[in-house]
Amino acid sequence: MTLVLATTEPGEAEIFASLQGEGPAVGRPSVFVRLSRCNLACTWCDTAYTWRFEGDNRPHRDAATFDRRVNQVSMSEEDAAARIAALGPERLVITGGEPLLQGAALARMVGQLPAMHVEIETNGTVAPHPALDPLVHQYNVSPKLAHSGNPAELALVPERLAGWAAEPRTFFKFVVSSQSDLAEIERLQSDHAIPGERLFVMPEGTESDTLRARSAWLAEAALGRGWRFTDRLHIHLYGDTRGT
Ligand SMILES: C[S@@+](CC[C@H](N)C(=O)[O-])C[C@H]1O[C@@H](n2cnc3c(N)ncnc32)[C@H](O)[C@@H]1O
Ligand SMILES: Nc1nc2[nH]cc(C(=O)O)c2c(=O)[nH]1
Ligand code: SF4
Ligand SMILES: [Mg+2]
Repeated sequence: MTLVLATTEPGEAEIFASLQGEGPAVGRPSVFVRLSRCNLACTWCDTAYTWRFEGDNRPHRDAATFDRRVNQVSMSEEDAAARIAALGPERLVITGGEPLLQGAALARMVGQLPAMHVEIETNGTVAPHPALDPLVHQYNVSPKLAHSGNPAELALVPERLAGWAAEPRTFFKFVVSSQSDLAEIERLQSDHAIPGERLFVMPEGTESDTLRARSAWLAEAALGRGWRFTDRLHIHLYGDTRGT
């Protein structure tokens, strides 16, 4: 069996060491593994190359220039585990694309690792595979609001959101572009009784200047509502670069 991974360049699987740039574990040295494919198509997705491959025709802003051929690579779970273990940090962040689409293969990969803290970055639409779930320490769930351009019936499934809200390993991380997104988060928080302690807001942006401009009012909004705020440290450190 194999995992389908994203690539940093043709044929090179996106497995790398970096500081966790977002959420409750920000600043912690971690190994990242980025999987290919997604079931959503956010207009502002910073890793759209994970779902831009031959055979996938979802619309995207870079449709005219994007090379679809070079963005995925298959690897055995065993080889992926060996690459992860060799990098050093004892924390693993599994992201994508949407990693929970490959839950069974991920369970086999994590099962071959030495003991590590395992975080999953997910859009929250897919239930964790029963073999993977016991191996996970933290879920960073990022439900997609209306400004993401996804149909709400795909992006915000009430039963799934209720499941995540009831799961103590979950931290919600809402991407925010404008002040009008805040009412949607308030509604979701109240519908699912999400404690502020487990609710992060994060500015949308792939450039430091954009993040700073949005952080100015978003940090205030978080303070006023008892929410947590996270910047995107990796963008400030490395820009919008694959494998960082
Ligand atoms: C690329 S996604 C992969 C995991 C999963 N598909 C998801 O959306 O959570 C990783 C994180 O980056 C966030 N993200 C993607 N593009 C972004 C952007 N332009 N600005 C801010 N956050 C972004 C997502 O919301 C998610 O929290
Ligand atoms: N350094 C760093 N931190 C991250 N936290 C979440 C990321 C992601 O793309 O899921 C990410 C990423 O791509 N890089
Ligand atoms: S759900 Fe995540 S990977 Fe998928 S398009 Fe949205 S931000 Fe990108
Ligand atoms: Mg990222």
